[in-house]
Parts: sequence; C-alpha cells; structure tokens
Amino acid sequence: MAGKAQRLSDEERNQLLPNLRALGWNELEGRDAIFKQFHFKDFIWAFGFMMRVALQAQKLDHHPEWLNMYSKAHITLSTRECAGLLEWDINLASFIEQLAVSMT
Ligand SMILES: C[C@H](O)[C@H](O)[C@H]1CNC2=NC(N)=NC(=O)C2=N1
Repeated sequence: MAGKAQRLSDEERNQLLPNLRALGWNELEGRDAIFKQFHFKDFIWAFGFMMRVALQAQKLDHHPEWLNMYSKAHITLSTRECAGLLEWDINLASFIEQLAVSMT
C-alpha cells in the first residue's frame, strides 16, 4: 500500500459512512470495520464477483476479509495494519459497489 496508514478522522467518517450505510454497509460492533452481504444468482456469479474483487484488491494492495457460501459473499473491510477504517477501505467498498450493481 502506498502512503501512510492513517485512520479516518471523525469529519471524514461523518462524510463517508452515511453514503456507505445507505448502500447497505454496516459498521461492525466492537471493531472498526464495515460489513455487507451480497447475494448472486448462483455460485458462479458469486465467485466471478469475488474474482474481480480479488484482482482489484491485488492492484490496490488492499484485501477484503470474506466468506463465500454458494451464491452469497459476505465482506468485511478494515485495515489490519491499524485495526481500523482507512480511505483504502472506502475506495475498495466503492469499487465493490459499482461491480455488484452490474452483477446482482
Ligand atoms: C504487505 C502488504 O502491503 C500489507 O500486508 C497489506 C496488504 N493488504 C491489506 N489489506 C487490508 N485490508 N489491510 C491491511 O493492513 C493490508 N496490508
């Protein structure tokens, strides 16, 4: 990852999180991370989605925590390095949203 790891400021949170909340991303309790469940037509759609997210994650050098069960993908975003939400998480969430819109 390029740049210095810095957690989002309160101001940035108040600006960015409501948008993500409106899209179905929720903050986890007891952990500074966001979470969303995606549901696809079947396994191959879910895995195709994950494959594309994986390529972008590698490009950004920022990786999701996720779980796949057949047609579902559950995704948690946080930055391990600083145990919290960073701009990188928001960027990855935006990419995931744009992709999911075209695949769900
Ligand atoms: C060495 C490498 O840059 C780090 O391990 C990166 C890779 N991807 C990462 N992804 C996430 N979500 N958090 C990190 O702290 C992180 N660190």
